[in-house]
Amino acid sequence: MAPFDLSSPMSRSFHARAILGPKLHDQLPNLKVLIVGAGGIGCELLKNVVLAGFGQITLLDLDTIDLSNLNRQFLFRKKDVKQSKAIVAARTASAFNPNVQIKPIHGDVKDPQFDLAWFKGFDVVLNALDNLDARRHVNKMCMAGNIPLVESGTAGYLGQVQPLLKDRTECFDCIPKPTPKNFPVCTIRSTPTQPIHCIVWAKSYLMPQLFGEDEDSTSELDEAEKQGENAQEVANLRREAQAFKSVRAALRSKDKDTSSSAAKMAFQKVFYHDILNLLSMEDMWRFRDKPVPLDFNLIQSDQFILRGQVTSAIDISADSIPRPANEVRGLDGRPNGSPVGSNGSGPSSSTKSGHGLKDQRSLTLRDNLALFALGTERLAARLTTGKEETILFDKDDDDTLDFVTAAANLRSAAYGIPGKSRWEVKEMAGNIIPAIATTNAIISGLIVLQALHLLREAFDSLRNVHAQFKPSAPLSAVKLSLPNPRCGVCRDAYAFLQCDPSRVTLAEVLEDFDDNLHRTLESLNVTKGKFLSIADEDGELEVITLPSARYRESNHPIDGPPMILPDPLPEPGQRVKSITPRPSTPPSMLPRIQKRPAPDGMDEAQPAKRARIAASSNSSPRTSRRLEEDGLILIDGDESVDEDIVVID
Ligand SMILES: Nc1ncnc2c1ncn2[C@@H]1O[C@H](COP(=O)(O)OP(=O)(O)OP(=O)(O)O)[C@@H](O)[C@H]1O
Ligand SMILES: [Zn+2]
Repeated sequence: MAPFDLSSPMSRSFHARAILGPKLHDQLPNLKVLIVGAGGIGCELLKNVVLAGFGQITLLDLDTIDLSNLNRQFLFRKKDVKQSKAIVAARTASAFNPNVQIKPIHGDVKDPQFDLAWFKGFDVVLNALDNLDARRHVNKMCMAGNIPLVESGTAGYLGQVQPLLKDRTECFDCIPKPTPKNFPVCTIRSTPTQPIHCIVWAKSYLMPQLFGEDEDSTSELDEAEKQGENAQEVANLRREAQAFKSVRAALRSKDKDTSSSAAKMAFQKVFYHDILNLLSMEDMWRFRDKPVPLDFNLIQSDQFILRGQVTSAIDISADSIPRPANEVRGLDGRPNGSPVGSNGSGPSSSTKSGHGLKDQRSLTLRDNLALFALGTERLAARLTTGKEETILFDKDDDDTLDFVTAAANLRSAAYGIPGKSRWEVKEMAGNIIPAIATTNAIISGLIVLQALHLLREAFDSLRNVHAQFKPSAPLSAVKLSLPNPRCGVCRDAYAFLQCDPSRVTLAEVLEDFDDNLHRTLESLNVTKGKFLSIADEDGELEVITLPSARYRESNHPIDGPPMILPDPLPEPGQRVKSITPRPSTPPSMLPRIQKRPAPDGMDEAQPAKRARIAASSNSSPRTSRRLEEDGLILIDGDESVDEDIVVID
């Protein structure tokens, strides 16, 4: 029998056909599937989708291949490093099945070109993403377009697959998510007690202050003051922030003498003067151990004495740092992998790029000083050569990792907190949970299963599936729940609004609104790919959300009417007032698939009677948060448009 005879056991699709049944199997070559993300899950998933027989696959990823991806992203080889993930993955996987077409796109799924009309071109969307923002965006697009979506995520041994379909299941945004753990400003900025506090300080405060955009931290400190943090301390932090200006200038100076002393200047500011300054606030140290200002020259010449020990004897890995008697603080409960026993021979071996044991050695105080100077110089050189205007922490950027490691360890030393190896800092600062290829493979198989249920409309078979660290029950499958009636994403009615946003005014869209609403949609930021949400006066009806799109230029004359309203206009349903949703999924343990809180009803605590319109780019977390937390924002007269949400009274 010829191999292309589908009934032949020799045929490549014989088994798939037997499992899926001829009806579904015959559909697959014509189905259009979008895979978003070509990372750990995405590579496995693409392979599965190709082998299952899907014929038209679009693969989208914004990133390029990193060396550290190769251990699990098996469609990539070393020669592919720095190339587009989507393009390389598509090329590799095409060879698995000559009958499929894989279209790679190197781009951000949030780009406006991928608007609702584009999404509507797919029969099913499979997410293989690693961040909430992009997940929410795809969720909203799929809800707006009524496109079946399978969401997924893994974290170490844990994994989750969630099929989503408008009106049938919860959407990704139906269920509240636990608030992420964060630290009070003053703990990070003045009174750290754990290695993680120093790492967060180095990564999220010092690094942006020196190498990030020149922005003041006033609002952060205002907020801290509002939260009731010590006013004197906050005032001190304001002064400290002010003093960064000259260090920033030196780091960017083209003058050789200034730039060569910039690292030392930065050191002296943050590890000497700022600490002295803090010590002058005596009240602060009544019940705490005082930090010790660090002396650049003395550390460099091995003469610095820290809590009774000279520099060369100080190995600042966990527990080896001299600390006040009877003190048990400082350990963060994590196992410390740093082998003790560095000889203070400078940072040369530990600053080399790459991974492995070198990264795991502990560093002496002098090592850290040298690493700090080196990291700072390298980063400053990147700024002065004009290659980059700002540099932010990236765990895969060796210069930033060196800088953060050294800065965190120096601060730890000053505060009597154990230090961490470069490896540990990478793990902690990058919030890395080691990715496990097997989990990705299991989850990717489950994604395809759920996608097939969605495609053959076997809704009773749909399940939320969790891979869990439980040998007796490695997988748990939970039936799906109905949408949260108060969800601000999937309970909205959506209708397609074709228009020229530079010409259409809100008043034209909503005839019965006040006549001061003659702003164009464009000026309200409702452009292609954005959404216009309309809520009724009393909040009794569901919100109507209009995803806006430009005309197809070819078929619409420039002087034609500036918009074509959808016909028929959608009917908003009655808004349901019950509050508690019943989650179908247990609160997820996966940080990658956490959910945002369900939006608070717009029908509560609103000022009397008014109609509201929210124009929003559908995706930014800020948008969602603002919509949820603030309800809808009012704008009257000339009030400027706040980023991407506007609400009109
Ligand atoms: N907005 C987006 N548009 C397109 N692709 C995205 C977007 N956000 C994330 N991705 C892609 O999703 C993929 C997620 O894969 P994964 O979690 O394996 O991440 P990774 O960056 O490859 O690995 P790691 O984070 O573990 O180093 C990445 O390839 C990433 O580029
Ligand atoms: Zn929802």
